[in-house]
Amino acid sequence: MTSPFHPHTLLVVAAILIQPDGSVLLAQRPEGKTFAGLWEFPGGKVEVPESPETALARELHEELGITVQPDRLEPFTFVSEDCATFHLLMTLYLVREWENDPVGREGQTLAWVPASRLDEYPMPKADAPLVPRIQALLG
Ligand SMILES: Nc1nc2c([nH]c(=O)n2[C@@H]2O[C@H](COP(=O)(O)OP(=O)(O)OP(=O)(O)O)[C@@H](O)[C@H]2O)c(=O)[nH]1
Repeated sequence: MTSPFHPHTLLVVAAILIQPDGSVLLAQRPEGKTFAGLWEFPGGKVEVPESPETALARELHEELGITVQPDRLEPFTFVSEDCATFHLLMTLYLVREWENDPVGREGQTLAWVPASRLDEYPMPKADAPLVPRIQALLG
């Protein structure tokens, strides 16, 4: 049967963690990874047989040591971007509740950033449309 997806479409899930003061969490990709030094929203690839929500809960635990409830993740928006060797489809969720304080468990530097200052942090090209949407949401 023909897949409804392009064979090279990579499904990625990512979280916009929001503190009560409106700041959001960015993680800086460590040396040795593609896009090292750029800032991104924590998350990663969906693996078979995960749902996007369970994949994001797993990634947030692996990367940040936090626990989130998959059914409390709030769908926000997505980006669809041609990359060199694949097509990125990244769905983003708003996360306002989690257990434990986030720590960079994979060598990432973390930063809580007011929405108004997000454009000071260099991000992968696919993330550019997200900044004005988050600023519109959080003011
Ligand atoms: N988590 C996350 N990934 C992003 C963002 N923007 C963006 O282009 N990506 C891309 O989406 C993919 C995420 O998968 P990943 O985090 O598992 O990728 P990775 O390079 O760490 O791969 P690896 O875990 O296999 O080493 C990467 O190609 C990454 O560059 C973002 O804001 N957050």
